Parts: sequence; C-alpha cells; structure tokens
Amino acid sequence: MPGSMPTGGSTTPRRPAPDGQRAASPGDPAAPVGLPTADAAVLAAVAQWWRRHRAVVSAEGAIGVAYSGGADSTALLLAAATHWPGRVRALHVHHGLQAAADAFAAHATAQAARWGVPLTVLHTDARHARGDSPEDAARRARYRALAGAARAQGLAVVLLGHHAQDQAETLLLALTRGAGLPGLAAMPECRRIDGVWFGRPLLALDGTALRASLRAQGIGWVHDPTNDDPAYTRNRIRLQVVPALAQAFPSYAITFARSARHAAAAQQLLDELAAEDLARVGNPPRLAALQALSPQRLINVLRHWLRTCHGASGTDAQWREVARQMAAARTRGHAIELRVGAGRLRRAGDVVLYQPDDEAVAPQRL
Ligand SMILES: Nc1ncnc2c1ncn2[C@@H]1O[C@H](COP(=O)(O)OP(=O)(O)OP(=O)(O)O)[C@@H](O)[C@H]1O
Repeated sequence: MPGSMPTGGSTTPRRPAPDGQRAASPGDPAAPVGLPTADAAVLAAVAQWWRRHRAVVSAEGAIGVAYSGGADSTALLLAAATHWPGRVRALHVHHGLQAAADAFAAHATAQAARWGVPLTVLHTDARHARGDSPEDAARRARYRALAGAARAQGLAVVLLGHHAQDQAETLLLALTRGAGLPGLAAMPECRRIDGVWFGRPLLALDGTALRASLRAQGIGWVHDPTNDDPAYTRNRIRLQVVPALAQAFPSYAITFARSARHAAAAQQLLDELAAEDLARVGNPPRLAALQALSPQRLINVLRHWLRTCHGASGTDAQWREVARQMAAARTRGHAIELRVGAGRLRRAGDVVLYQPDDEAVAPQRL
C-alpha cells in the first residue's frame, strides 16, 4: 500500500498491525482472541445513539458496521461488538480502484476474525464517468453496496464511523460549493437510503481522541493514501484549512457540528411547510395556488414536489427564473416552459407539469 503511515497506530496492511495480537497478514484467517476493552466515550456514543434511534430503525436483525479498516470504523466496530455481543456484522467495501484495496480487505478480514465478528467483503465497480467526481462515484457505489448487503442480510441498520471532524469537513465542503440548507445540514445521525437505515453514532466525538485511544491500546488500523492526495477538495480542506482553523478556534468541530444541526432543524421545518403547501396547491400544482405564495415559499414547495414526486432537482438560477415566470403568468395564454434539472417544467392550462427528458422521448419508443 503506497504511502501508508508506518507511525503511530496506523499501519500498512503489509506490516503487522501493532495491536499486540496476531499480525494481520493478507489471507490469514486469524483465530478469535476476544475483544479488547472498547473506548468508554465511543461505547457511550453508540449506546446513546441506539437509545435515540432504536424506535425508528428495526429493533430486530443484526447490526451492520461499515468497516473500512481505518481508525474510526475500527473504534466503532469494537464498541458495537461490545455493545451487541454476537449481533454485529462487519461490511467491507472493496472499491477495486487501487492496488492496495486487496490489502485493506485482508486487514479488515483478519481484524474482524480476531474479534469474532463475521465480515463480508463487497466488491463494487466504483469507476467514475467522464465529468463525474471520482469521490462522489466511489461514495455512491459504496452506499449502494452497503444497502444491498444490508437488505440481503436483513440488517437493522448499518453504522458508519464519521466523527466531528468529518462533519466539519463536510460543512466546509458544502460552503465551497455554495450549498443551501440541505448541504449545510451536513451528515445526519440517522438516515434511510435505498430502504436501509444508516447511522452515525460518532458524529459528536473528537477523531483525534478516538485515534489516541486506539493507539494507547495498541490496536492497529490501515491508512488509505488517497486521503492525503491534495487533488481532492475534501483532502485540501482537511490538510490545509482545518489545521489553521483548529489553531485559531480549538472548538471548531463542536461548534460547526452545532451549526449543521441548526441547519438540519431549519431544513426539516422547510420540508414540513412544503408538505403542507403541496397538500394545498395539489399534485400537479395549480398555478393560481402557487401564485398566492411568496416567491420563496413557491420555490420551496416546487422543489419539494420535484424531489419527492419526480426525484429531480434544479439549480438556484433555475428556481429564481421559475419564480419570476410564475409571477408574470397572469393571463390564460401566458405559456411557461423552463428547463429545471434533467427535464422541463411547463404550464398546462391551470396546472404546472414536469416532464423528465427521458420521458419526453418515451412515446416515440412505444
Ligand atoms: N471501504 C469501505 N468499506 C466499508 N465502509 C467504509 C469504507 N470506506 C468508508 N467506509 C465507512 O464510511 C465511514 C467514513 O468514510 P471515510 O472515507 O472517512 O473512511 P476512512 O477514513 O477510510 O476510514 P475510517 O473512517 O474508518 O477511519 C467509515 O468510517 C466507514 O464506516
């Protein structure tokens, strides 16, 4: 694994994990040696997360842990296996993108075996299309694979190892893209994707403390060298922006996480308002009812309608133009036809309709 860090607790899978146990050599199905003591803060975070969300996620089924072999998911796996003895299933995604992926999978397999946790390696094709971000393509492929495995294994939830610094990075990344509230809300603690619940119990925890605790116990982890590549925006944020931020504002991760929670709460209110407004304007929405709303509220309900009923989204500029044209359409003959996302929003008499691009050609195919 090129570029891996030989210092501290992180390790290349080609070297034995410095955990005082058996070496994690690829293909070595290490015999279970029992669990070391889990970090108290991580254990408490897992227990609190479960108390908050157990009523929503199914109380039945095993608990999945998305285990990359990195430090954070290692700490999470240990805490989960301690909290739910015999009930945890580890899932490792082999992205197939770098030569080291085999070694990551071998390390994860050996570590899970030492702790007596069944692990499944999921192979994905995470290559990105032209113009698509490689990070986004890999993330989408990863969640698809995790959700598919969770459904196949009947898992109650899949837990992820994101912590407070990851949350702050996500917020900063959203700012660099000019995101709206959904982006500023960053990563939720609990979310359903493709019919599967995903949970992030460690979002309030300090990642540095988490690593220090693993190191103190001699528990090893793998370091993905692509995390150091400054070609990726997230890495530049972590390697260049965050150190300066942490020096000037030592509590930045905690306060940023609080801001993300405020944004998430505000977005939830906007969604509730949009659902109420949609019930009032109808589906498809009536133009006159839309015109009775303020421009921002009109955009809010149409955004919600497009997302929930058509799985589509538009840009800021497109929505501003929608609001402008709807306000201007005061006569019966005033046509509206606008591009929004991968489709068109148009007036049909008293209502507005959305026609996705792929549907526009469907009648010719039939
Ligand atoms: N290859 C993978 N297989 C399974 N889960 C993964 C994988 N990559 C990431 N995850 C999950 O997503 C979380 C956040 O991803 P991130 O890219 O920050 O991971 P990492 O830095 O490689 O590993 P870690 O977060 O464990 O230190 C991980 O903690 C883990 O739960």
